[in-house]
Amino acid sequence: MMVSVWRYSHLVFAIASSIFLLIASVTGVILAVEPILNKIEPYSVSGADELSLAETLGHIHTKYEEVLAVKRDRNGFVSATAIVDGKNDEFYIDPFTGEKLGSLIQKKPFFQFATNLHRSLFLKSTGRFLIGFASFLLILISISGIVLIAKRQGGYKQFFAPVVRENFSQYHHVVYARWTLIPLLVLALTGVYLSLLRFDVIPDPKVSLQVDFDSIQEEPIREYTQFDLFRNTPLSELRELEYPFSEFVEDYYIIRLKDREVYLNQVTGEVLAEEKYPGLQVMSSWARVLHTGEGSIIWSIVLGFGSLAIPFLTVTGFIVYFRRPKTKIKNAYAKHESEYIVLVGTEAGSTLQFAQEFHKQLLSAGKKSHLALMNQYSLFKKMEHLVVITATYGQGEAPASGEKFIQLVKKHRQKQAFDFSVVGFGSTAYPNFCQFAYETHTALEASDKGIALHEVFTVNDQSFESFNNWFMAWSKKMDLSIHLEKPKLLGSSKPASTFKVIHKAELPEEDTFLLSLKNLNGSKPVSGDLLSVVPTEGARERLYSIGKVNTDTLVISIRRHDKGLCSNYLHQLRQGEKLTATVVNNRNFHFPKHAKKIVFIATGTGIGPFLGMIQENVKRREIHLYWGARTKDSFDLYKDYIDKAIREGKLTDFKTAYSRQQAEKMYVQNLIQRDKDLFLDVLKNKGCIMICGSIAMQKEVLEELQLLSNEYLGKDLSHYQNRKQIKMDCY
Ligand SMILES: Cc1cc2nc3c(=O)[nH]c(=O)nc-3n(C[C@H](O)[C@H](O)[C@H](O)COP(=O)(O)O)c2cc1C
Repeated sequence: MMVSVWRYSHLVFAIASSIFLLIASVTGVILAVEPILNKIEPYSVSGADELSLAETLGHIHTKYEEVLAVKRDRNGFVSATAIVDGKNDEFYIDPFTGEKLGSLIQKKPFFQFATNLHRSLFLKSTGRFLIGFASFLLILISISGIVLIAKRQGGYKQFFAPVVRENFSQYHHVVYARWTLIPLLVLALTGVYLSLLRFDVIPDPKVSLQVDFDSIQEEPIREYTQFDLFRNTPLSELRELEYPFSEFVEDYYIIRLKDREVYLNQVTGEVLAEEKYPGLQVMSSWARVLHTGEGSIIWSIVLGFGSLAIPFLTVTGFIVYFRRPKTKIKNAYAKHESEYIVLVGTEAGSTLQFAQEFHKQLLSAGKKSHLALMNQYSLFKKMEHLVVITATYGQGEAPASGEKFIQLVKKHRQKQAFDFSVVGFGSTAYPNFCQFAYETHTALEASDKGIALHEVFTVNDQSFESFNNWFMAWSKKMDLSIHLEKPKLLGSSKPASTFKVIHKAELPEEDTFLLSLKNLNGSKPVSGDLLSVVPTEGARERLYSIGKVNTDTLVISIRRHDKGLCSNYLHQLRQGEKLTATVVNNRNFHFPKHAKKIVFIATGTGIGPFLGMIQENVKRREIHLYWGARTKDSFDLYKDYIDKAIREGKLTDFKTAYSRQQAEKMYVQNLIQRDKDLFLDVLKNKGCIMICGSIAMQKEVLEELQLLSNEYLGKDLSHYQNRKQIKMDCY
């Protein structure tokens, strides 16, 4: 079923029940405290559960003139109802001595208030119904939530695999939902059960024992302590024992044990009647215990956290939903009259923003453009140019609005020839980067009339800059002179910081340079974060990976391009000059906190963030740095940093692959097979491999790692990627 249906249901159920669930959860947290407070009262006597009923009753009788009943509650506290100084009293006792330990715990008014609100909102039957119905919706929310998490994680097997973090609300919503799923489902199921019980939809059958009074024996007379049942039943089995009303033989002991009810002749000790509790009664009793946590501190705490999760999940869930870009599409031209068809595959809506901006620019250039979802692929009579912009979901699968696309391409054969471009939106944090875009491309290529304008173009992490690069190349091919504007939702909301240039090292023959910057104010970046630089007003931003080499100095490594506006702008900065730029958090590419062995793989300026990370290695963990460049000279720029790190024991070794140094070309990916033992060790033992540099290198490196992983570890590489053992930041 389509993800959007599950997501829509999840949302509708949550909206419908949110108020009631919030009340039930807040009161639920309070009520989870009550059984804990009760349980820690000092009325439990160690070892008492092993006493027999005969021993217990014997001890009680030595203390009180007349005993009417003895009970053992779920906390294991034993109480007696007895006549004391001529008055009827009920109190906790020590089963070893019969001694009074204290008065019965009275429900505090605060808990009584919370109980009434929790059960019925003070609205009697109407309130009970509303709360019961909200519990039912909570079951549906939990089920749809399970499906959504499985879809997001790429299958039920990956249910508990690490969650890729996109933003606070999305990440914590998924993580907490997974941890509190069991208590939430138990609370919801038992809540519905107890409501149905209350409204008599589920019957609550009681045992009804029949005594044959004609056959009651008066002999042989035995002391109650000699009764078999009393001698053979431990106190732990008892719920309640009622003494005979009078001394007449027709009155008998009523004993409620954990699993059955028994009537016992008070003179002979013979069992007069006995019956196990019906299944439904046992179930109802379990439902109460599971719902209230009574008698168990641990389960009460679990339920408390379950209840606490409801407000948290409600708030984060609504934030996730309402922050989603809207996906309504309006068109000025119908599909059969448009020469440009722009199809979008989106799930959360951000890809649509890009597609809309693109479509808008086509319209303003006077082109007949029609924008639609991929699932709306059909015959487009006048289509000459098709642009498909699509995200990827799950484990390289289609987003909700593109699920039917490939089938539709096979079904609707266009009559006229058309060219097509596929732009994939994805994230390198996921195992199958832009996989669905590649499948889309293949499907279109296989259709008779489609001619690919270029290979799939990929955009990582919704980078406007990358998208614009594609757009410029595409518009040039189309001979269109148009410009894109950055979609509003993607605007950088972080405040800019000021940096002072403290050093510039340069390798003119390689066109690379290393800028050392001092952060004068604003955000505190860590190595792996990105520095967004906008060289002149209105120009496109450029992102550079940050290496933080000491507390207030960071470096960025830059390749200068002849016509590169930003690289030339940065290049002309002199020592002491100031630069305004924004730090972008790149959480998925930070130095791993726990891995014992780490491998860094970089090409060219991709070494930048690693220069900082090796400085962070104060615990001297094992770090191997693989670096690829054209010639040995390229290394001069970074030599001091690397030598120092090796001297200080912060870098274990540094291995290079120079492509133009020797006759035979050498690339970093070639070193992987050679050093396979190290790579296998890192993957097997929860180490981490970090890759930074060109996308082409990333692809080659991943292929090599995939081979190793299949051949020696019997696992797909995605297994390690899902566990965040492979981190990438390539461009
Ligand atoms: C649950 C989930 C799974 C994803 N799986 C992949 C994936 O397998 N490959 C990939 O390249 N990107 C993946 N992504 C990243 C999205 O494709 C990317 O964030 C995209 O820009 C989202 O576009 P949308 O907002 O239009 O849906 C995934 C994102 C999410 C939330």
